[in-house]
Amino acid sequence: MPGQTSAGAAASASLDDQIASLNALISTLARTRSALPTLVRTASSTSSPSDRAQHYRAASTECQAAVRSLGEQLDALESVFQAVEDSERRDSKGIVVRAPAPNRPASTPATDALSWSALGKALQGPGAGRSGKGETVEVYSPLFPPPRSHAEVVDLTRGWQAKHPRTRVDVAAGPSEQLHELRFVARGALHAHVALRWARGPDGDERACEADYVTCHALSEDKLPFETSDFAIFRTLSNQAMAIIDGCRVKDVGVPQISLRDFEARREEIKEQLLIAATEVGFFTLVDHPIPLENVDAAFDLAERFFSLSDEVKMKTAWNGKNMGYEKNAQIRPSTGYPDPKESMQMGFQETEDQEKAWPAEEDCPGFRQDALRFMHEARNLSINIMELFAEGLGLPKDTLVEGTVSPEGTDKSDSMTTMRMLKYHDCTGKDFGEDYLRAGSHADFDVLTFLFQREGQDGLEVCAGKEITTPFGVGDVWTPIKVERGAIVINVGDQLKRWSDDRLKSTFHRVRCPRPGQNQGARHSIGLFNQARRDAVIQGPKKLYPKITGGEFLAQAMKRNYEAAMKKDKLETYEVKEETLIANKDHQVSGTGLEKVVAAAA
Ligand SMILES: O=C(O)CCC(=O)C(=O)O
Ligand SMILES: [Fe+2]
Repeated sequence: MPGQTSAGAAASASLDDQIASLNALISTLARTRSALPTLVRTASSTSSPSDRAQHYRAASTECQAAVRSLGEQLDALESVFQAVEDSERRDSKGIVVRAPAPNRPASTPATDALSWSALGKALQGPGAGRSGKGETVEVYSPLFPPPRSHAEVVDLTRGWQAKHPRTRVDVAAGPSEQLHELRFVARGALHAHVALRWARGPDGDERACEADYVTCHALSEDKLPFETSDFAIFRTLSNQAMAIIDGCRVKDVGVPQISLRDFEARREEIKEQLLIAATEVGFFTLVDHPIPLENVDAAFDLAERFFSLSDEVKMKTAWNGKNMGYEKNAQIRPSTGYPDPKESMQMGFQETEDQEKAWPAEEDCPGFRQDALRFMHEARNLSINIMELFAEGLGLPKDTLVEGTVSPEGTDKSDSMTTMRMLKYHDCTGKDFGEDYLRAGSHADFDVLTFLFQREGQDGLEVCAGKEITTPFGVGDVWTPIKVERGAIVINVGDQLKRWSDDRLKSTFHRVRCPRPGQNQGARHSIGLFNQARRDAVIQGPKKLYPKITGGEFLAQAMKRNYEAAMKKDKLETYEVKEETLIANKDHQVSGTGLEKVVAAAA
């Protein structure tokens, strides 16, 4: 690439001097302006002729000096213009290229790897979704309602054409009824191609809209070296292309998938991926983890075995107000005001009287306690690895989150608040729930890190990812479904880790939707490990953004907030809780993830 001219370089170097001389010029002009009226006043004054002559001489000397220096400085200005002119050059295409401003950090020299298409890819930002072909792509939700008719397509393209006059919009017919595609070509010496695709789901809902590609290429791409002007135009076009994409997406980056393959060797890489996922989305899935599939299947079998017991037997270990035990149709989310249609069994790591009473009797569910504990420890061991990476990534001592959540062996672990929860959402077959009925109302978890196991074919989990929640409980926001993938564990950051990270990591709202017509109406099973801060662990981020708070205090505050939100109707501006629901639920307490009905006398 041709270099900058030497005159241009000299001009850049002396730019400060030139600015100084311009400033001097301005002050001379000001002095001259004030000297002239003095001169005129002197000439017309009524004092004696000799005084008048003396004043006149003094004023005129000053005025002439000012005018002379004005002339010199105007001459000097010529060199400023010359320098500006020298700082430009024309490349072989006759296009004027400006020299870089002084003091600007040197740009990275172009290498072979920096091809147009590589630049195009770089412009797409960190890829976060996966295409059908397994490639990483960014996934967007359309901000505009995807057009449903030809007339709507015409309106949409006209609108964009008006907003981006240099952009040609080609509408390509989708490969199928469901898949639609818009292609843009930003015209210039280079072309920037952008293709947006979106699909409509089988039940008519609009699915992810993805920017398929953003590429910019010259008309003669094979001719190297590229001219500086090519890069300038490239940048303009790419910005324009990105503006189009930004204009039609909600910042929904999808839910990243992170592989734990070769964990030790890839520790640093995985740490970085975790940090990015937790910072941008708050949700991610883990694959290639050490928990064998058959162990997950066995845990689900165990849960099914437990849930198939009679209610009478299950209620022997009813929920005890401390996140242990069984409950059914009892947890009320403030966002919905009705109990989640589900049953659940919660199990803690404590070796206390409370937990002892919350384990089903051996004769009622043989092997349950032993098998559940094995799986709980297996899941927690994995969570320990992940929590260590998060602590390191956040600049906290490596053990901070692990020591903050795991009670020491050899104690009764009575300060442990971590819980594993087996969930079973009721079978919906033959029941007509309204369009927006939820199996789990929208909420953010209170804990540090949640590990959620799901079963294939039992979808429904949705996250409000990549977008700030705009209402206190995320009602009315845009939701991204997380399709269950066999072997993938869904992990999300909870409010405690958000605080421990000084708000660097996101605690993202999520919910479980009821199946829509045509979807699996059967029960949905899930198992979550909710890593919570120990009762006496002190939560504080490296920057001390918030005052210290213990795990116990944190939970009490969160419960109070949830309870008040659900119980005081006047605070519920964004969602409705019917009066009769409030009355019917006045005997409910708040649990780790919402409200629970007080079903047992246990405190
Ligand atoms: O069951 C699920 O998929 C999600 C459960 C959940 O978010 C919770 O219990 O906090
Ligand atoms: Fe949750």
